[in-house]
Amino acid sequence: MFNLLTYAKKYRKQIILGPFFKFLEACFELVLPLFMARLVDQGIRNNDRAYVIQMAGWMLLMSVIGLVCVMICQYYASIASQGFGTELRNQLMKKINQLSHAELNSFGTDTLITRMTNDINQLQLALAMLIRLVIRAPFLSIGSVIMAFYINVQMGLIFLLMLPIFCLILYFIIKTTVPLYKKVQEKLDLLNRQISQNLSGVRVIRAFARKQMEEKHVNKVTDDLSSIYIRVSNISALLTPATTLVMNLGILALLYLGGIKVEIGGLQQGEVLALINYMNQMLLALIVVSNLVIIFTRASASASRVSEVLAVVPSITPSENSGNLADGQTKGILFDHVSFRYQADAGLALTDISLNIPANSVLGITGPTGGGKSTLTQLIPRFYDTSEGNLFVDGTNVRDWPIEKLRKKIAITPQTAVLFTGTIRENLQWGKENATDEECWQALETAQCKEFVENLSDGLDTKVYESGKNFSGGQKQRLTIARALIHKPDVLILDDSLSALDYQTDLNLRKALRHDLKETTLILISQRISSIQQANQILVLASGKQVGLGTHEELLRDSKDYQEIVASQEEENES
Ligand SMILES: Nc1ncnc2c1ncn2[C@@H]1O[C@H](COP(=O)(O)OP(=O)(O)OP(=O)(O)O)[C@@H](O)[C@H]1O
Repeated sequence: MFNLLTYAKKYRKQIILGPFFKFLEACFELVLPLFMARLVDQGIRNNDRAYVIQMAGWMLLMSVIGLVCVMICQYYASIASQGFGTELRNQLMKKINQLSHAELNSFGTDTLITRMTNDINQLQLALAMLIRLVIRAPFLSIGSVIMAFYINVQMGLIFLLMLPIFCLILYFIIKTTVPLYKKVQEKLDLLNRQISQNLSGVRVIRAFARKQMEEKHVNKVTDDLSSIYIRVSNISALLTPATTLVMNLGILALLYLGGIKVEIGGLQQGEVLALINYMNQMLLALIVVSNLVIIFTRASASASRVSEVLAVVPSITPSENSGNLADGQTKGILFDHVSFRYQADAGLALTDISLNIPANSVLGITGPTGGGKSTLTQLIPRFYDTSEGNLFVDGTNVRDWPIEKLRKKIAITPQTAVLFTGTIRENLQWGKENATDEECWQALETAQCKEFVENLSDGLDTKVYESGKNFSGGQKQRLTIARALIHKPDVLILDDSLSALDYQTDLNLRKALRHDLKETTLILISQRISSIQQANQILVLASGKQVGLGTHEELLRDSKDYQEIVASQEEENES
């Protein structure tokens, strides 16, 4: 856990000074009962008004200084813990952005969200507590015992006797609750996953009439969570009565033995009062220590979850040769005996693909579902690295391209159209920062959605709700295409992005793309032969293997797989 403190380096001053001020306050708190004892024993007892006022004045002064110290410490604790949380979140986000798709898949979105939010909150709280209480609480509990000995050694022995009993109670509570708190965290993870899945799939759940079933699942997780919470609360609730009982017994002993000592003149009344105060202080400090143990245990689980992500060495990194780009004479994309598997122990998703895509040409990719079409295109922007063989963009191996530079050349519209919450303009500006309205309208025109946006009362300022839920599938697809082509990329990959369009719009869009993006290499993935038959070459992929490559006419003549696909679509059209 403490290795994460490197992210709090900037707040070194607050982390050192915060506990120092709290320590000062604890010192004042520790000596206050002594002043009170003197006030009673020497001031009130002797009816010495001036002495009473003097002692009360000192006590007031110490309380005020203590208060100022507490405020300074709280201020430092807030600055340091909030700053630490922000830094950690930024670093985590940076790391997540560096992870390859395979690494992101291995974690899963839900747990990454929980780590960014709940886990970092726990760590922020732990740091705040570290600054505020980690010195103060043990100092006060040990200090109270020492002060008790300072007042009277025999009475101090009562404290020494009480201390192990308190510790035993705290040990029992901590030992039973800490594992339960860990379970709470696991259940919270599960609940987050269940809820986010249900919210994102709410339409499917309704369509399949699975509402009650899913409610049952969520209820089961929340019931489990609440039953653990109730168990933890029940056990924790024992803490106060048990410790208060022991404390009261201790106070009884103090009063009894103190009374006897006062009688025989070995102790003064004010000192007995001070001892009772110290007993209270010791107990409260120990309760704080037990809470600290729970907070730090939870934070340590959170720290290992956050560290786990931070420790991943991204597999997609620039090669040693990075930036050593080819002379620029060779243009286009070349797959040279490329094979790929998603996990080391999984089968090949692509097998021995060799393919040359000349610059500014159009490549169509088709084939049965699961054939490897999307996988192939995801290798070009280096979302994944090839397992065997090499892939070149403009004559340079993709591993040697600076990643940002490579990805800037390529625009990709994924199978599922993703829009972000904001306005249409903001979504388009994802493709090109500071794109002018004119550029936005031009992109919309090429993507065949200018008219539809013009008809919206707010035009480019129309709000886009979460994931673009206020647009139809076809509208979303065209908006994502507009976003992809707004910066006129060198390579534009449309992964089944025309599937929701009617035939006429599909045709118009392809014509516009060719007309407006003459210097762009276009890769069109489609199950619909009519969408790709004009391409310069068509690749047919089945089970990750290249089973056909050529023009529409060549494939019709030579490729059995292609002929079957065409025949099946003709049959479909006729029926
Ligand atoms: N993230 C992933 N992790 C593991 N395996 C994957 C992943 N994505 C795809 N696959 C597997 O790789 C193979 C090729 O999938 P891919 O998505 O490339 O096919 P596709 O031809 O694009 O299919 P479709 O036409 O249905 O979109 C499939 O067997 C699929 O199960």
